[in-house]
Amino acid sequence: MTPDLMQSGAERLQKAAGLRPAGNTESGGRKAGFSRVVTPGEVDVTHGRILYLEDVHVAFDGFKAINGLSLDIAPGELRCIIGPNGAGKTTMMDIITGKTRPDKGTVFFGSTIDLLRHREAEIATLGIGRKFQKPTVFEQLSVYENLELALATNKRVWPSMHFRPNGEQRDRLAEVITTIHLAGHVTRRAGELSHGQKQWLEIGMLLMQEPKLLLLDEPVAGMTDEETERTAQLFLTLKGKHSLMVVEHDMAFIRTISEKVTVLCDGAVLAEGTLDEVQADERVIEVYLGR
Ligand SMILES: Nc1ncnc2c1ncn2[C@@H]1O[C@H](COP(=O)(O)OP(=O)(O)OP(=O)(O)O)[C@@H](O)[C@H]1O
Repeated sequence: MTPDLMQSGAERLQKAAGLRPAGNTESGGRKAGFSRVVTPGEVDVTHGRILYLEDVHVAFDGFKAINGLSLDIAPGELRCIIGPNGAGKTTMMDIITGKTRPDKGTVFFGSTIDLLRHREAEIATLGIGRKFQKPTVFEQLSVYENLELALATNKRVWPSMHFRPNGEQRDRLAEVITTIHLAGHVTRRAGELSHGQKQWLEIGMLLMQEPKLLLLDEPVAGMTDEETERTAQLFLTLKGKHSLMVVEHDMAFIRTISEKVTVLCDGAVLAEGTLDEVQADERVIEVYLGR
């Protein structure tokens, strides 16, 4: 299911039910009420990389936003990306998801899927899920209905509003509900949830689509300390089953979840290593941590 199909489905549903998605519509101006749809597919990770970028360049009106960026992520890895404002973190995610086309470089999903040969809508079907900063859920629907909707989208079964999950799908729904810490809230309207709970719900909606790689942009911004802690637990649960790329500024959160941290600056990797290693790096202190 492509984002375009998802959008048309979401629009049909909204029209039928008089619903309006809440939150932003940063995903390329599409109006679908939740983050991009992904469909599971075969991704060849036999070479130990689920994502591979090499010498990627993008300039906007002559300004080099991405300037020789190379990095790779292992299957099941939870990679944190940090860096000062304007370092190119969002642009990097835009390139991976096909929203921005680089001027030069290599971008592979697994060892066989050349993402630069695919359009944004196609990339979304390959198993790459992206979560934007603000939660975007159908506030008028219950937690369960939001997840059901994401499942319906994934399973290409959107004939009407009368989709009913089968036994296996109900098991999957139950599993995701537990994973995202919303077991006690399934019948609540999404609009009644706290900010953190909405974020988890949207992550759950992505999980219903079984992504191989999740790109998460500042997931704990605006969360309480307790929500942040629970989000850390959630990500640690997801690690291994999924690969995660997390852009975040909250260093305490990063310390809880990270193994390897990549520091971006001026559109390229400035440093990479454990959080302790990058925090001790003079160049990182100068451009980011020492601010
Ligand atoms: N479409 C665009 N047109 C022109 N300049 C752009 C465009 N997109 C990004 N830029 C510029 O490219 C640079 C990198 O931006 P980007 O948003 O990727 O940085 P970032 O690391 O995500 O920053 P932040 O932490 O503030 O979100 C910035 O200087 C930004 O102004």
